[in-house]
Amino acid sequence: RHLACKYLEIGSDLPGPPSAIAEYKKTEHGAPSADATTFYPLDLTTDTLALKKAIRLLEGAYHQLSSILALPQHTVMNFVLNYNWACIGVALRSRLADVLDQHPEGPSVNKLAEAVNLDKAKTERVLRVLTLMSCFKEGLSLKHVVRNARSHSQDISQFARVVYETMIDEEFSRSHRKEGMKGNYYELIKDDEEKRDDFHRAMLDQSNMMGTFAVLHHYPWDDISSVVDVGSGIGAFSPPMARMFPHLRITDQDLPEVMVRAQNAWEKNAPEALLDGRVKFIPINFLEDAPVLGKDVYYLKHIIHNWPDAEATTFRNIRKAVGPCSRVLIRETNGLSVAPEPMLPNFGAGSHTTYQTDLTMWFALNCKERTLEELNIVGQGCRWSSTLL
Ligand SMILES: C[S@@+](CC[C@H](N)C(=O)[O-])C[C@H]1O[C@@H](n2cnc3c(N)ncnc32)[C@H](O)[C@@H]1O
Repeated sequence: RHLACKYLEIGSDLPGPPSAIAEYKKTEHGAPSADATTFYPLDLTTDTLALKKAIRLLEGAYHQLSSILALPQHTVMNFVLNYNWACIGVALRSRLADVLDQHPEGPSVNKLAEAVNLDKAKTERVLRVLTLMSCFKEGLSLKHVVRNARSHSQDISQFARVVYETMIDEEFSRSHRKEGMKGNYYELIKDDEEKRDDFHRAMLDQSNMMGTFAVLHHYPWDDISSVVDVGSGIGAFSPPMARMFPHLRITDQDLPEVMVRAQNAWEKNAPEALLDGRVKFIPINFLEDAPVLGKDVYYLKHIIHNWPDAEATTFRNIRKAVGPCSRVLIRETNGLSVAPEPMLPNFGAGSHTTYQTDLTMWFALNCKERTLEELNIVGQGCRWSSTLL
């Protein structure tokens, strides 16, 4: 209790978003608001780093405390008895959330099951689990369903199911990747327009969740004039940057098909930057070509983790583009800080997303999230000199 209070105090100091305690008092059932936008700022450029740190401490602390009190079997069974992904899969595939959205008053389970053509008793069981985990609130729907929950529950779980086989049998690993799963996740979604659309939109959804915009507050953008977003996707990072720093000339670079999607997304999300001509979209295959030449910053967000060490050295192409004062900024999913006593040094369950994302990269692409040292090795292979910020 003492730890929890301490950490909630940290939450209450946060600038911008309402404090955890104040938010908690507002809720009727002591459960968090089902609508994520009431807690998270609508303005995506707000620095959510402090909030993310408070959540990491809370999640780490409550898991650590309960595992001290509980029998070890209890902890292990909690870990294994986890079909949340399957339940989310049911909600997504049956479009339950869409029906809930059309009935803000909250339909009965019977009405809901009828609307999505599913068995009532079974629907109730699935919803019970999702409500327990705060994915749905009784009577309300979760508006902000993270799109890549679908890819995890439907596609990446296929790879995860056979992870042991791939670890004990190299031949299985190869044939599984070659035939059963069409190689890797990107190959799996290659010919599926809906899944590719989901993937790129999921990158947008994830950005705020992962504290991506913190760098907008912690790098001296005022001192530079040009940025290349290498592997930009449809614009998970650069539109908020364009809004916050109107002096920056931004170049988004990604595969040709993605650039078309990116222009459509910018038209919707940041049309003013397009009108000013501050943003350029230049297709690239970065495995073969260098990005545009001589810009101040080359920003790579969640790019290197898609490539095994041997292939990551292709990023040495960036070396051909940089000028004498250029910087390469890399954003990946890894935690560099050490938790305070008495927590586990790696924040325990507070680092859930980091370590699970590492497994996602393994299962889906045979790659990994790298530690700082491992990133430095990639950097050396690319002949970058590195400085930790
Ligand atoms: C994990 S996403 C990250 C997107 C974006 N940076 C973000 O953080 O939201 C990886 C991106 O790399 C792009 N990509 C993959 N292979 C590429 C290649 N050979 N050349 C250019 N872009 C590529 C993909 O299209 C995708 O948008």
